[in-house]
Amino acid sequence: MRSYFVSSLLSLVSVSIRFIHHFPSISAVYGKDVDDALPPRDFLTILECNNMTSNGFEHSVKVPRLYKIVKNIVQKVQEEGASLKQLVYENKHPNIRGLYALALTTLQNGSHLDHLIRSTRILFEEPRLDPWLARVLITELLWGKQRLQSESKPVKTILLYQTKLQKYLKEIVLSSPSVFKKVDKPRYVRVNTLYMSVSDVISAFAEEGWNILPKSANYDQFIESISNLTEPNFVRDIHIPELLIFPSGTPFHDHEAYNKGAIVLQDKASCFPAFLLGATPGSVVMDMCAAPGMKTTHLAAILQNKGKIYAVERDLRRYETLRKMLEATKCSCVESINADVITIDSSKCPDVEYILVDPSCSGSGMTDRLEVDGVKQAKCAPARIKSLQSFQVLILRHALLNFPKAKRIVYSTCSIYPEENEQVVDEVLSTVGDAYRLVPVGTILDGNWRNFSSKDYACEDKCLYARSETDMTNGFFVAIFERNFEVPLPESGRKKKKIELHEENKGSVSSEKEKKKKQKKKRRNAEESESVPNVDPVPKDTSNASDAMTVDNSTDSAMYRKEKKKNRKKRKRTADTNFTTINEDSTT
Ligand SMILES: C[S@@+](CC[C@H](N)C(=O)[O-])C[C@H]1O[C@@H](n2cnc3c(N)ncnc32)[C@H](O)[C@@H]1O
Repeated sequence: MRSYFVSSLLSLVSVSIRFIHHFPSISAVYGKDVDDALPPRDFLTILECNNMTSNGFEHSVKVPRLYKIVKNIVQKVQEEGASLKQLVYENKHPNIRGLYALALTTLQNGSHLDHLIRSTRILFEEPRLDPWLARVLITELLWGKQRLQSESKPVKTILLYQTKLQKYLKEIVLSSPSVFKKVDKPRYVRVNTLYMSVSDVISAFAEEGWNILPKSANYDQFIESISNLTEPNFVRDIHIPELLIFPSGTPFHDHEAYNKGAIVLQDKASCFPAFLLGATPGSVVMDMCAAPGMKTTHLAAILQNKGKIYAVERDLRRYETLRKMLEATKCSCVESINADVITIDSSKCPDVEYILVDPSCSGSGMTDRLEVDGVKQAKCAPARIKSLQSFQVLILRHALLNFPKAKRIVYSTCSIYPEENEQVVDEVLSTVGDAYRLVPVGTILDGNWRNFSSKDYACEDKCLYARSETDMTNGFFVAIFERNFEVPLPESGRKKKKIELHEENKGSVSSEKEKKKKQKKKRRNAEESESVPNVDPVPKDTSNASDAMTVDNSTDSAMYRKEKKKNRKKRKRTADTNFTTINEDSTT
């Protein structure tokens, strides 16, 4: 009995450690909003008691550079409230991913580190040990690579405490296992069919010892099978043919297929927009909010590089990430454009048939962002949601009204807030009359789906929600608009609409009844909605249209600029959480 208990305990700890080990990579693209994290008070108290400074002392054998850099970053984030992503970027270290992952994990485990440092008394007993470096090294030892290789004094000191640290870590896991509990999503792997066929990739995995399970008969069976997935089994997704599903946390970051761009680590929900857009090889597509490029690259694969994709991204840094991703995944049919899509003169690309609108959103559906260090993140402020909603309405309406040959438009967010989803769809639908209709996503998925938009809205249950609890994905929303060419496109009337949004940010659903319903719903949602950090705030104004596109001073862009100016102060305070890493488990 006792040995059973001990072995269960050890496996619990090892599972937790394994899970945490993968945590940073899962969230690397749109990493958690740790920039606002408060300095751990207990830790600072320890520092004060010891009269310690973080300048450390000269060691004969140097501490590995990566650890030193991470130490400086973590210290700056905690002491000065600096932006983690900015510091990581500025460093220009060749292993930017490793740097980010270690810094993020150190910050995320702040309270556990406090506990470990207190329990082991390491800083009291080793007063010359730099406390910030200690945190980084302990993190690497317990949650990172789980080993430290260096003959430097600080590393050797931490290793002396390894057994104690592991003992106290077990205590943490036992006393609050919930801290380590998260939605146990499986590992989604999208095959880049520009590189290799799905069957070739499946065969390659089989050669590595993986075993593909038989196809499930229906969605319930499928969810059952992916919930219980264990090595060496994997499955092919029931909806997205190029998506493979592996046990949660399966490491792929060092896998050859991943490094050469043959597979992309992309959450299933984030694969829906490109899949549901329904573009075929030869189509002309516009991806209006493209970086880091998860959906653009998926679209290029669906098109098999035949046809054309305009991939528009306003933020220069994110645009550069997009470019790298396009290159790494061999997307040759994409013309990337660094511009504000609202300013794009649609007459320069009149043949666009399919449009993807995946705008900045609160990110409230991102399971990896729901908790940092076991603490629910602060609620996305209502003003922030309002501002996002205005922008989402603006950009979606721009897509619907300005591209005369567009036959299908997909709107998606990684948000679970109706304000960014049903309310946006309703608002835009109400201004396009019968020129567009919503395609019921349930029918496309052949009844094999559970979560849809709320019938309380004009869009009823025609749009898709992905929910982490039931679909084992990130939270996500997708609406499909289909053009009715028998009805002419209405005049955009953008000015009028935007003034409405600007003043009240209300939907323009005409009947009083619907308005009341919406308001009631809004109130309820404000009370109930999950707390989340702000994500994807204001991209920098780096409009720089490519040769193929020109900038026009439309009313929309004027309104947009006004809106931007109005919110500039607020936005300045918002940490830039748009960290992007190529090919990471994204989102959006
Ligand atoms: C949610 S992310 C898109 C994620 C992307 N679709 C993917 O799957 O990798 C939204 C992106 O839209 C960009 N963006 C926001 N406003 C824009 C605008 N007016 N024009 C072009 N891009 C914009 C943001 O900088 C951000 O990179």
